[in-house]
Amino acid sequence: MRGVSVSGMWKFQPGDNAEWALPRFDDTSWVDRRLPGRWPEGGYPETNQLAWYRLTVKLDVPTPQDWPAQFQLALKTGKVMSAFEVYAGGKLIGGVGALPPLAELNYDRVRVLAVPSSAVATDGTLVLALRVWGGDAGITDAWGSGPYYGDFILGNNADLLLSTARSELPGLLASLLFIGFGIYHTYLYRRNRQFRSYLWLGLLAINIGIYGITLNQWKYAIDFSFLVWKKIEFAAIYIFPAVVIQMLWTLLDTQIRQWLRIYQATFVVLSLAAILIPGMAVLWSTLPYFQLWSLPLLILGSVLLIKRFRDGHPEARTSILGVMIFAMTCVNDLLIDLAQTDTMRLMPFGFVAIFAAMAVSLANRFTANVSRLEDEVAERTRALSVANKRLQEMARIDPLTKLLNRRGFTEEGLSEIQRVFRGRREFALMLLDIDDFKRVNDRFGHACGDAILQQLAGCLRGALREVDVIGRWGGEEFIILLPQTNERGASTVAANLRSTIAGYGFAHDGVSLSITATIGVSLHRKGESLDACMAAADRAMYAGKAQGRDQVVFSDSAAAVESVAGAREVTPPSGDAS
Ligand SMILES: Nc1nc2c(ncn2[C@@H]2O[C@H](COP(=O)(O)OP(=O)(O)OP(=O)(O)O)[C@@H](O)[C@H]2O)c(=O)[nH]1
Repeated sequence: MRGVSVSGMWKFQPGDNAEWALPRFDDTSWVDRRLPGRWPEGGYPETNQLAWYRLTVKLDVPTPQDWPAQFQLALKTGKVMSAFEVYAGGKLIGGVGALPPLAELNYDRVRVLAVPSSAVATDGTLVLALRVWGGDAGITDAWGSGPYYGDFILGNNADLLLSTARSELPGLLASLLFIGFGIYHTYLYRRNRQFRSYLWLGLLAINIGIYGITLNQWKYAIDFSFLVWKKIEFAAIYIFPAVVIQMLWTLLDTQIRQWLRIYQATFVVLSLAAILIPGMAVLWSTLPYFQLWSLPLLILGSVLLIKRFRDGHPEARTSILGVMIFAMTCVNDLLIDLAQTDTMRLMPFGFVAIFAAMAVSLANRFTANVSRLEDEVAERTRALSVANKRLQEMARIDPLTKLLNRRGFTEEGLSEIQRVFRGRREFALMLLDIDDFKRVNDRFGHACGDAILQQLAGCLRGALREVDVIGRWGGEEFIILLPQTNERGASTVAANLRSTIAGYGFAHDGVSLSITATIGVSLHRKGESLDACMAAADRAMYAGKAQGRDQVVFSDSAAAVESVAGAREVTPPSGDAS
């Protein structure tokens, strides 16, 4: 048995009389009243008054004896604004809230109440009656009281309970999903503080989730009083615009001006007031004003969105759709409360629309951010590898002369030795040291010394072949590797170098100078290491210094094979103002 609907024409009578619950009472003179319904003229209990609704039903299955095994008849009520009692066959079978003298407001609750078999007459007739309290002026003025929403169904108790629980399940799951999604996004923000929009989207989702739970019948599984649930519901609605402002303005990269901050703060205050001010009066007395007060946000949000959309802001397009849907649901719900139209409340769908739009916008932003980051990383990697190469170069080059430094030369020298070893070729090594360079520095200054070193580097480069490797070994000492050069060749090159340097016109700051250099030459022997070859050249160079400078000395003989006649005293270097 799926249950039969008992929505439809009931009989209505203001006032209160215990007799009205009884099946035998004649209600033909009562007013017809469609249940459930909202705000019909004269169809609901007055402020602080009681009123009754009655319905006589003829059941399909005539007597309890004919009911199937384990069949327990029950009535599922829709939502009734204000507290009420339900009678079946003249017996009280339950209700919601407390009626006077303990009058207590209680609505938005669906109940499944068991109907005892004794309530059904032998001919299958069942008389149902609702005794409803009108509540105080706040509720009757703002909302009206009485049955207003949902189904009124008679059927199997277990089936009705199950179908009620089941029909409320999607809403519950959606709400929990929103809360979970929201918590996850606030957690994402905690992990990466750059993504501020995640925080606000997360809070927006939690906000919507909490609101969703307050609308769901499953909330009664938690034993909060009706008042507490109502306060949570209103606090969630009232804070919503404040969170939307934060989310939308952050998403559209727009600064929140001071006046907007104040406007935003009013919603926070309203939300706090809903929770902190005792009683319910603050809730229904502020709701219409809240709805009106939210309208500027719709206009402001729309203007901002259109502006950003025109600027080509990527997130504006997606957000615009959500806000438009939300705006339409707001207008719909406003009409329900102000003009008392009998349409469905759509705000929950509006919440979902705005949230979905923001989530899509954020996903777009995230994707754009990731690809931008990837481009940035690629660009930086490129720059880094260029810098790295330069750094490696710099570590091999002497900054003053731009020749290879000791490290660079050693590396080149080693690879040259390997080449020579493979090709069985010979090479020569020369160590060239400027004579009496200290005196150049002492007399003409360090800057002049530096200039001489630079010019000598140029001079060497000009005098040698492309394949010859030149390095600055340190201080005023230069090293030269001559590939594929035998003793004869080395002798010619060294003699040529010595005379070129001696005749070279060095100049600095208007002063021309001449200098000489002593060159030690070593011919690489098969199997010899670079170090050994250099040590031999070094010894030869020192021998040349000892023999009076300005000469070439070969390591083999350690004797001058070529020297300037008379080995003149080259010190001091001559310097003339030019
Ligand atoms: N201006 C300048 N001077 C340098 C640089 N490196 C080394 N020197 C100078 O070169 C001079 C080398 O002096 P010494 O080692 O006494 O050799 P020297 O005066 O050339 O004498 P001999 O080699 O014996 O002919 C020192 O005065 C160092 O300060 C440099 O990069 N720039």
